[in-house]
Amino acid sequence: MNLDDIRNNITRLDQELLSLLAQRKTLSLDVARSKLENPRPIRDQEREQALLVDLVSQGRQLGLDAHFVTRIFHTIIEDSVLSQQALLQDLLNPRDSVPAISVAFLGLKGSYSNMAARKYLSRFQAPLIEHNCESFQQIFETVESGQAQYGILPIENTSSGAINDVFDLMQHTRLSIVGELTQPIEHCLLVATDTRVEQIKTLYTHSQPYQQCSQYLSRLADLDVKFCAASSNAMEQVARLSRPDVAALGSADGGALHGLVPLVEGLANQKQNMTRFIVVARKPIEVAEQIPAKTSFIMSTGQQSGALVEALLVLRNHGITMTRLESRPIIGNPWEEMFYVDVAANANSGDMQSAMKELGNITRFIKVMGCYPSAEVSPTRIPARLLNKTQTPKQNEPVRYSRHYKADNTRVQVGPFTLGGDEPLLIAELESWPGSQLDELARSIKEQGGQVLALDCFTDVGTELGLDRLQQLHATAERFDLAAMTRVTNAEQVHKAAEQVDWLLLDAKASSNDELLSAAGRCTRPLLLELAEEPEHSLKVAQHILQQGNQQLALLDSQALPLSSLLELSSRTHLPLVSRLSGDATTLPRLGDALHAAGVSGFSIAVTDSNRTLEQLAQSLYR
Ligand SMILES: C=C(O[C@@H]1C=C(C(=O)O)C=C[C@H]1O)C(=O)O
Repeated sequence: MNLDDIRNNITRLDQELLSLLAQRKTLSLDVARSKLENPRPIRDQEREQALLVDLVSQGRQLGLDAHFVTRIFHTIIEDSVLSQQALLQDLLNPRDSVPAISVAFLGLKGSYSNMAARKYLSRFQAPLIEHNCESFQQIFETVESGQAQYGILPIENTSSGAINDVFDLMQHTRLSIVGELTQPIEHCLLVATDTRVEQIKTLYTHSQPYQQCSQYLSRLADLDVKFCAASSNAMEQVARLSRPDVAALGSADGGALHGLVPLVEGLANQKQNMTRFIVVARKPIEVAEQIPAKTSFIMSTGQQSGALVEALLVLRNHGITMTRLESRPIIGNPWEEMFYVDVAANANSGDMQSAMKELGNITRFIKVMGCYPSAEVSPTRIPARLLNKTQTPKQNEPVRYSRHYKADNTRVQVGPFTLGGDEPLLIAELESWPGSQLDELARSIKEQGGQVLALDCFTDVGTELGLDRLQQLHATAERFDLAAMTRVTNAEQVHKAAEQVDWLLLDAKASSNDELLSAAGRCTRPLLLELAEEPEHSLKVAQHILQQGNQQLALLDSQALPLSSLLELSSRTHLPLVSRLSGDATTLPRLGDALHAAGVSGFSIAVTDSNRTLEQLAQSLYR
């Protein structure tokens, strides 16, 4: 077959794929109708999981890898769920039959708001009338006066945070929130003609994308920057000039509307750059019970102590999850705040109705801004235990932790320090979050001879605070030239911690969490696995981790195993051993010496602001 023939075959297959996808979508809408007749939730993650497990297994037999298959089907299922939800919403909220949909947004053709408007309204499959607005205020006015049916407003951005002006305008509007969507912000260098980056001499841009891409732009020499009122103006200008020495910053899709093409993509300093938009309209909508809803409301509570807490407790008592809380000053009432609350609940549900009634009694002001379908369709994950079942078992898989597999001791590189080398490694554990004392303690640990600072960032706190602590731990460890370690108890924590700390601790309970072990086994940071009561069991866990790829694994004895057990362990495995020591300043150093002689390569010890046991241990070990 020559190239043309092969390409013709590919084209034919792609057409078949498209027609199959369209058929699948039709069936999925039939499913939605049947769910309406026999009411049940649109989303059925058990069914999705069963589908994915089968598809991954069949894909493997066809030579397609699991990641590829799941990624494609996550996208297909997301579209299927969103289409089903849109169908239900349309049936519940019939629209006036107008020939076109009108929408107001900030900026001109090609702005990020314009792209968000197009994406959101594409579901109605009707011609779009676009109202370009110069301010958020003008968007509200255009919808309030009936010139446009919908308004699209950015409300928060992952790098710059809440967009306060929009919150302030929401306080006074009669409009309702009827939808939300999240749009990735992907800045590109857009050009009108065939050119190279080195040829670009003038850049047209709005100041915000310019700041968000500062790192990339600082590498371009002698760039003449011309600031424009909006990205869309910048694009218009570059399209008009149509010269090889000018470029604009903006999205690839937006640029395409002006006939521009991206020369370089992904320019933002922060790679995960996303904006959440809300959609406002004159009439509120209802959300079908079968789909996940969000409700946004605003309230002010008065300034008596505990007033906000009391209000939030009402939500908790009704089992309502809050997804966002924002506060803004009330204009004209100094020091009073208006709270903006998003909850994952349908405003019509029994729980929400009673919660709002109770809140009405304890707040000074409360108003529902709207209830709308939640736009997030979180992908269904296949648990590792099922994923592994779909794998054809390998024959004679080597026992990776054993001395037969590897005779020499493994050396684990923890930041700048080595575990399993000649010198023992000293880990100082802080037992609770020390707050502002962190730097002081780190300084003392460093002085006493400690090398690793171990501190739980995630225990008993929410994700956001956990991430904040992680950053503080990272910064402090770096400042005092210590390595940092933290405990991880789920896969998400593994991903986050791997970005910030040098060593991840898996406690003995981790052995029952397949997803956690697989994530840890696939990450590239060293791991410390706490031995279970039965060390044999932990070796199986170690095998599972090593099979996933991560070979930087050490074992932690925190139950003071007898010397004989430790010796036996180190005769069976090349993985370095760490002992958690406790005791007083006189016995500790001797214990440390003995264990080191028996092959233990690291010690972990609890440090407080008053004890200096670490120093005594260090002096004895490094004598
Ligand atoms: C189509 C259905 O609805 C949803 C979409 C699915 C899909 O596209 O495969 C699967 C399960 C549901 O979350 C269904 O329930 O079968």
